[in-house]
Amino acid sequence: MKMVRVFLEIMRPGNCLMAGIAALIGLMVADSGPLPVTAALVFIAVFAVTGAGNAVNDYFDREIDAVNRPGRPIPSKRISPERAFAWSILLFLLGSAVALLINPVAFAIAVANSILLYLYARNLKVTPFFGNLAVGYLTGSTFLFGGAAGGDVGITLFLFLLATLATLAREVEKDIEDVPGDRASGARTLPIVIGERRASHLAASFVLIAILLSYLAPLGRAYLAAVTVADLLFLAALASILRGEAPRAQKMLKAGMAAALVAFMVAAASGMGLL
Ligand SMILES: CC(C)=CCC/C(C)=C/CC/C(C)=C/CC/C(C)=C/COC[C@H](O)COP(=O)(O)O
Ligand SMILES: CC(C)=CCC/C(C)=C/CC/C(C)=C/CC/C(C)=C/COP(=O)(O)OP(=O)(O)O
Ligand SMILES: [Mg+2]
Repeated sequence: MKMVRVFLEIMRPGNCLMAGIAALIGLMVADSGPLPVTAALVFIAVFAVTGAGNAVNDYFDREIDAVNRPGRPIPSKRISPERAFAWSILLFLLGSAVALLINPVAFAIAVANSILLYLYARNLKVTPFFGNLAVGYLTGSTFLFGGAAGGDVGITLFLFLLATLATLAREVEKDIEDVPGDRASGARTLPIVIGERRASHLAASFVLIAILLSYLAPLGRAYLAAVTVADLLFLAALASILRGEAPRAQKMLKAGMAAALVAFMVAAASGMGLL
C-alpha cells in the first residue's frame, strides 16, 4: 500500500486535480452538453500527463531536492530514481493514448505538452524566464485542451491567457523564494539575472493585468461575483509581492488560482443553464 501511495504522491495529485478540473471547465465552456465519456477521457488524459510532468520533474531535480526538499519521494528513498522515471514515461504514454481517443487536436496538445514537460524538467527549467514561460503555457493549455475536446477552442483562449499570466507571476515569485539555493547551484533564474526587485515588479504587472482582464470575460453576473473572490486573493498576493514577501505571495497566488477555477466552474454551469 505504501508503494502505491508514493506512486500517487510523486504525481502531486492536488495539481493534477486542479489541472483536470481546468480541462473539464474548458470542455464545458466549449460544449454545454459534453458526453460523460468525453469528460472522463479529458480528465484522465490531463491528470496523467500532469502527473507525468511532476514525476519526471522530481527525477531530474533529485540532487537539488535532496538539499532543498529532502522529504520528497526520491530523496527520501521511498522510490528509486529509475522507477520514478519509468512511471513518468508510462503516464506520458497513457495520457497521450487517452487523448488520441478524444480527437486529433487533443492528441496533438497532449503529445506537445508531454515533450515540453520532459524538456522543462531536463533543460528548460534553468533557463531564465523560458522555464517560467513553459510552465505558464502548460497551465493555461489545460483550458485549450478541454476546448479542443469540445470542438471549440474559442473562449478558452481567454481562460488560457488568464491562467498563463497568474502562473507566470507565481513561478517568478517561486524563483525569488528559491534564489539562495538556485544561486548556490549556479542556476540562472530570472530574479538572479535581472534582480529580485525587477522580477517582483514583473510578477506584479502580470497579476494586475490578469485581474483587470478577468472582469472583461462575458461570462455572466454569477461569474463576476465568484471571480471577485479570486481577485481579492490576487490583490492580497499583489500586496505581498510588492512587500517582497515571495513565500506568502506564491501561496496566495495558488489560492487565487483555485478560487478562479471555482469562478470558471460557475461560468460553465451558468452557460449550461444550471445556474
Ligand atoms: C485572474 C484570474 C481569474 C486568473 C486565472 C487563474 C487560473 C484559473 C489558473 C489555472 C489553475 C490551474 C489550471 C492549475 C493547474 C495545476 C497547477 C497548480 C499548475 C501550476 O503550478 C505548477 C507549479 O510549478 C507546481 O508547483 P507547486 O504548486 O509548488 O507544486
Ligand atoms: C493539457 C495537458 C494534456 C497537460 C497539462 C499539463 C499541466 C497542467 C501542467 C501544469 C504545470 C505543471 C504542473 C508543470 C509540472 C512541472 C513542475 C513540477 C514545475 C515546477 O517544478 P520546479 O520548478 O522544479 O519546482 P518544484 O519542483 O519545487 O515545485
Ligand atoms: Mg522540481
